[in-house]
Amino acid sequence: MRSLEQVLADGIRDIPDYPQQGVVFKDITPLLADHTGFAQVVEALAAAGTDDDGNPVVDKVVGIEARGFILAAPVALALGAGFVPVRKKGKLPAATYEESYALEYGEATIEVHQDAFTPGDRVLVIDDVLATGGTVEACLRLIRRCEAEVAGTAVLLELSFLPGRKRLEGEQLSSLLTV
Ligand SMILES: O=P(O)(O)OC[C@H]1O[C@H](OP(=O)(O)OP(=O)(O)O)[C@H](O)[C@@H]1O
Ligand SMILES: Nc1ncnc2[nH]cnc12
Repeated sequence: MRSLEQVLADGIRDIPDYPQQGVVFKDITPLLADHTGFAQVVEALAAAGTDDDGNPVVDKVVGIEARGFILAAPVALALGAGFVPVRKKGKLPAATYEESYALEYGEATIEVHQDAFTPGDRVLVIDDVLATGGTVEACLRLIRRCEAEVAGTAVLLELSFLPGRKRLEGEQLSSLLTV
């Protein structure tokens, strides 16, 4: 079996100047197409939702649209937890809470259904990339507005030249790879 480091090195590629000049886009599609690598990554992300003995300790796993969905849904199944989608504005059909934020390349608003959690639910947030941290920060605000408890956040890739980790100081944050 390849190491996780090797899987990540093989599966994440740089696309310069996408979606705009000066941004180096981290493309995870090669990783997703690698069946065994994808499985290793899901297992590694799911570890953020377990205790020291490997037992699951979360009730819900949140995935952030769109790339976060791809990773969070299998993590939820691996942990025996429910999956909750946090979506871009205008996509969820029932009553929502919404939060706006800035990204490396623009602005966005995300929403969650107001009844997505049972108060006190322990929630693990999963996303692909942590850049400025705006997306995850907004997502944590949504979860807390629902009176659920943030158990932690796990991302595939953290961009250390951007202030994501600093912005999430005090939060439980794990990343499989930091560049
Ligand atoms: O830390 P931040 O600066 O907030 O950036 C990270 C976010 O940016 C990307 O999402 P994007 O909105 O581009 O959407 P996508 O998943 O739909 O491609 C990525 O999937 C993260 O959610
Ligand atoms: N450089 C980047 N590559 C991929 N996803 C991102 N989300 C925010 N910044 C990103």
